[in-house]
Amino acid sequence: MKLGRLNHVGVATPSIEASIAFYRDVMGATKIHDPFDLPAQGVKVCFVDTPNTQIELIEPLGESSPIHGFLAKNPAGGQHHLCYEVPDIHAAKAWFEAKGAKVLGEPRIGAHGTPIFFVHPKDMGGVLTEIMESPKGDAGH
Ligand SMILES: CC[C@@H](C(=O)O)C(=O)SCCNC(=O)CCNC(=O)[C@H](O)C(C)(C)COP(=O)(O)OP(=O)(O)OC[C@H]1O[C@@H](n2cnc3c(N)ncnc32)[C@H](O)[C@@H]1OP(=O)(O)O
Ligand SMILES: [Co+2]
Repeated sequence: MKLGRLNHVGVATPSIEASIAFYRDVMGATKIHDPFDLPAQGVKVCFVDTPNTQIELIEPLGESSPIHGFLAKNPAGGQHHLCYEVPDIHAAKAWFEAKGAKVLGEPRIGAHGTPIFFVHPKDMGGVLTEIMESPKGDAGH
C-alpha cells in the first residue's frame, strides 16, 4: 500500500458552535461548511477547509458516541485522529491486518460518502488513524 493524501485532521470538541467561532475568528477560516448529524457514527460533524486539507470538527451525538471517552479525558477537546485516502478500502484493510494492526470494525460509510475504517492508536504510534477510500475518479495521492 502507498500512503495517500491527508484528507482531514479530526478534532473532537464539546461544542461545534464554539469551535466554529474559534476557527473563523482566531484562525481566519473563510470556508466553514454547515454542520450535520451523522447518527451512524455517533457524531455531529463540521468541515473547515484549509488550502491543502480539512479540519473535521466532531461533537458527540448520543450516549454511545465513540468520542465520549476521549472528551472525558480531554474535556476541552483536542486532536482526535488523522485521515488518509486510499484507492481501495478492502485492499487497505487487508494490508493493515497483515501488518498486525488492529482494524476497528468493518468498513462503513463516512462523512464524505465513501467507505472508511479506523486503526487502533496503540498500533499506529499513538495516533488514531482513519483510512478513507478516495472519492471516485480521485487517485488519492
Ligand atoms: C465524522 C465521521 C467519520 C469520518 O468520516 O471522518 C469520523 O471521523 S468519526 C470519528 C469518531 N469515531 C471513532 O473514533 C471510531 C473509532 N474509535 C474507536 O473505536 C474508539 O474511540 C477507540 C479508538 C477504540 C478508543 O476507545 P475508547 O473507549 O474511547 O478509549 P479507551 O479508553 O478504551 O482507549 C484505549 C487507549 O487508546 C487511547 N486513545 C483513545 N482514543 C485515542 C485517540 N483519539 N488518539 C490517541 N489515543 C487514543 C486511550 O488514551 C487509551 O490509552 P491508555 O490509557 O494508554 O490505555
Ligand atoms: Co474523520
